[in-house]
Amino acid sequence: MAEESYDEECDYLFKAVLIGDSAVGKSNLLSRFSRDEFRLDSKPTIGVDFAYRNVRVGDKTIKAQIWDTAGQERFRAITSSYYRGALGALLIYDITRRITFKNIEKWLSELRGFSSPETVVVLVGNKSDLGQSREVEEEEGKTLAESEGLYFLETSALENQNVEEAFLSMIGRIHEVLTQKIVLDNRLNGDGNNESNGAVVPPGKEIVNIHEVTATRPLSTSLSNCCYK
Ligand SMILES: Nc1nc2c(ncn2[C@@H]2O[C@H](COP(=O)(O)OP(=O)(O)OP(=O)(O)O)[C@@H](O)[C@H]2O)c(=O)[nH]1
Repeated sequence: MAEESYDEECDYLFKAVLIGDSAVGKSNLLSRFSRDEFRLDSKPTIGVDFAYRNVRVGDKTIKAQIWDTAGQERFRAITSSYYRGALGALLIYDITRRITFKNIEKWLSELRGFSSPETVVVLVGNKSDLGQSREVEEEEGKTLAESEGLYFLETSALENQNVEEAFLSMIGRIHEVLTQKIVLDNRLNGDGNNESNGAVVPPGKEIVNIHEVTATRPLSTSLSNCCYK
């Protein structure tokens, strides 16, 4: 990778990872976010894949580099380098398969073992379009997220529900951690009505409203366009 390269297209490059059991929808969430594509017949990921999308937070441009790997142990090769440098993670289960929710604790413990304590983690219950086959209630996801200090959303990669919200909220939070700017976000863990989401904004801190967090397409595939600060 062109680790030293720099251009004026972006102010920051963020790495984030997707984790969770096989077939929970990691690859489709990523293709929905990066290219607005979905595949019903997608094959299990072998090794590691990644995609980019440029995101605006306030007046800054962030190149979000999202890594996707196999949920199946036998297709995973490089655990420690997969997590290295990750500032955020989407921890994904399938609301129609309870086992994938039970395994969240295992994924979280692996993530915490390899990443920094500041890593922003969003718990995602995917396939919300399959409500009739639901095995995990939304409330259970919320409760787990609260007890582990995570953000939480249910998504559908198929119907494109909450996919932008999940990725953009994670990226907005990463920006907040790095810059100490407060990102006001009433879409995660909140009732959506409270503009400030109860956030206590310390004096002197700059505020970026979540509505200023927007992403642009098309997907940038050129590694030489990466920038590091
Ligand atoms: N109904 C529905 N199906 C989905 C959704 N997201 C993914 N799928 C389907 O679930 C299956 C697995 O999706 P993938 O995106 O390949 O899952 P993965 O987590 O990347 O799987 P691994 O690469 O094996 O780790 C595919 O058949 C997808 O079409 C969703 O939101 N709703």
